[in-house]
Amino acid sequence: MANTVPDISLNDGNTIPQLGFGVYQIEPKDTAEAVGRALEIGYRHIDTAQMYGNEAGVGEAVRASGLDRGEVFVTSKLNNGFHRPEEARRAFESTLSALKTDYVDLFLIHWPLPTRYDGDFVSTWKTLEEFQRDGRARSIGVSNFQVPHLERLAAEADVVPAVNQIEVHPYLTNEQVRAYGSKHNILTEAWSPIAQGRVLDDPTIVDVAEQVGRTPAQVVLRWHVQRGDIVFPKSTTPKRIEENFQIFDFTLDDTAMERISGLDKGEAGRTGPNPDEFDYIPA
Ligand SMILES: NC(=O)C1=CN([C@@H]2O[C@H](COP(=O)(O)OP(=O)(O)OC[C@H]3O[C@@H](n4cnc5c(N)ncnc54)[C@H](OP(=O)(O)O)[C@@H]3O)[C@@H](O)[C@H]2O)C=CC1
Ligand SMILES: O=C1CO[C@H](CO)[C@@H](O)[C@@H]1O
Repeated sequence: MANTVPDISLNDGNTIPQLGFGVYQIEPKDTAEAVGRALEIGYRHIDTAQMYGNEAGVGEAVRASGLDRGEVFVTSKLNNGFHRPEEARRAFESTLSALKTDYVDLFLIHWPLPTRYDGDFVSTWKTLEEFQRDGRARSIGVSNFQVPHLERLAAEADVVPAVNQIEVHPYLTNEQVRAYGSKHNILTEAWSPIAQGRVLDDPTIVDVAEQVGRTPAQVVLRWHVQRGDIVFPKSTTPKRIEENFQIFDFTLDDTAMERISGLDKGEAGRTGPNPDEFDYIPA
C-alpha cells in the first residue's frame, strides 16, 4: 500500500492535503529547518499562526525547498487582539509580508473570543470574506468555534467556513462540534492530534499499536484520518517527523477504531483552553 497523502475537498472547491505539519512551539530560529525537513519528507501542508511568531521561517523554508508555491498548502491564523476589521486587515498584511507570499491557502480566525469585542466575531469573519474575494486567502475558516458560534455565522454571514480547527484526540473526541461540521460541510481540523504526547502511553493505544505493528503516534494519527479529519502533528525530532508521515500505508479495523474512540473523557480530556471562556490577548 503506497503512502500517499489524500487531498480532501473543501466546500469552496479548493483541496487540502489531509496530513500537514504543525509549527506551534517551534522557535522562530528553528522553524525554517524543521519545515524544510518536513517538505523533504513529503509534507505539503504547513499550519502556522501569527501567534506562533514563526511565519517568516515557514515562508523561508517553502522558498528554499525548490517547490513551486502552488505545491505547498500554507495556513495561518488571525491573532487574538486583531478582531476589529481595520486591525484584521493590517494583521493579514503582516502575515503575507512575513511569509513573503502574495496569498495564503487558508486563513482562520484563531479564537472566537466570545467575551471580548462584545462577542463580535461576525464582523471579523466578514473581513476574512474580503480577503477571500480579493484572492489573498484562497480559503477561509475558523478555529476553536463551538456550535453556537458556528450557528451565529450561519445566521449572520454569507460564506460558510471551509474548516473549523478544534482540539481533537482520543481523550477529547469532540463529537458534537465535529457532527455540526459534517452536517454543514465544514471540515474538521484536529489540533494537538496526539494531545502533545499525552495519549501515547495509554494502554489501549499501546495495545492497538502492538497489534498492527505501528507506533502509538501512527495509530492515533491513523484513527484521525480514518474519521475524515485533517491533522498536522508537530515535531522537531527528525525521526518522528518521518514516523508521523507514514500513516497512509495501513488501516485500523472497526474494533480498533472503536476502542480508541472509547477513550474519550469529554471536557476532562481537554488539554488546551475552553473556547467558551478563553479571552487571552497576547501583550
Ligand atoms: N488552533 C489552535 O488553537 C491550535 C492549533 N494547534 C496546531 O496543531 C499543531 C499540532 O498540535 P501540538 O499542540 O503541536 O501538539 P501535537 O499533538 O502535534 O504534539 C506535539 C508533541 O508531541 C511530540 N511528538 C510528535 N510526534 C511524536 C511521535 N511520533 N512520538 C512521540 N512524540 C511525538 C512532539 O515532540 P518533539 O517536537 O520534541 O518531537 C511534541 O512535544 C500545532 O503545531 C499547531 O499547528 C495546536 C494548538 C492549538
Ligand atoms: O494555537 C495555539 C497553541 O496553543 C495555545 C495554548 O493552548 C493556544 O492558545 C493557541 O491557540
